[in-house]
Amino acid sequence: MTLSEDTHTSHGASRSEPHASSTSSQLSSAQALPELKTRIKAGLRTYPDFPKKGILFEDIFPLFSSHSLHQDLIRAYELQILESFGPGNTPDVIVGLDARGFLFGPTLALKFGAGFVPVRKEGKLPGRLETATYEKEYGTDTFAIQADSIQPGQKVLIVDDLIATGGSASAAGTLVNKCGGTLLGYIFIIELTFLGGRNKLNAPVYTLLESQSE
Ligand SMILES: O=P(O)(O)OC[C@H]1O[C@H](OP(=O)(O)OP(=O)(O)O)[C@H](O)[C@@H]1O
Ligand SMILES: Nc1ncnc2[nH]cnc12
Repeated sequence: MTLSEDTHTSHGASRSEPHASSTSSQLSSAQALPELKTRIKAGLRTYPDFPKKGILFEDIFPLFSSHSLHQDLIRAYELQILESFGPGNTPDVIVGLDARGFLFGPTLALKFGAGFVPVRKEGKLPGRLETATYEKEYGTDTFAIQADSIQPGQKVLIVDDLIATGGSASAAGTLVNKCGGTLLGYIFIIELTFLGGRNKLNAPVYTLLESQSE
């Protein structure tokens, strides 16, 4: 067993019980979202001092190793997007951030009849690019987007798993603007509220869960 396996903590309830996602899909959004969020929160794991000392790492992968939690996550995102932007104002394009935004961005694009566009780490995309360098909670990176992947005026929603300092999301917003997209907003699973990352963003921010603790 590795040190991180040994020291991990779960956010709450048992992770092994199967969930009845179909029950939630029959409920209205107002009823279903809190129930979905509770299950998602219980499915997350935290690891102290990863990838660096002092960082409490929020691991979202248990949400994908369970079929029912994966369904819950996609349904929660769907309901949150509809509630936040309204059924008449859904995105034309979902932009997902490298790498964890790629896990659910394409699925959400299919749900909303939208396109999916990746924002990738530097050196991975061919063609004419827009780029932006940024700082995040545990390092510095450069993001790139293919310059012609968004048409001017298209409504864009940026999706990622987590907002910490907001550096990654802010850089992605800059890239969408450089391409001429209209940024509807951002949506995340978790917000590390103590870092105040949403204050860096110039469009509405929605999150399924908040983590207050440092
Ligand atoms: O708000 P910030 O301080 O910018 O941090 C948030 C970003 O950090 C993580 O990605 P990471 O760059 O670690 O890449 P990964 O998805 O490849 O693990 C996370 O998935 C966000 O994209
Ligand atoms: N604390 C954290 N946990 C998981 N991903 C992160 N990305 C930036 N900060 C993070």
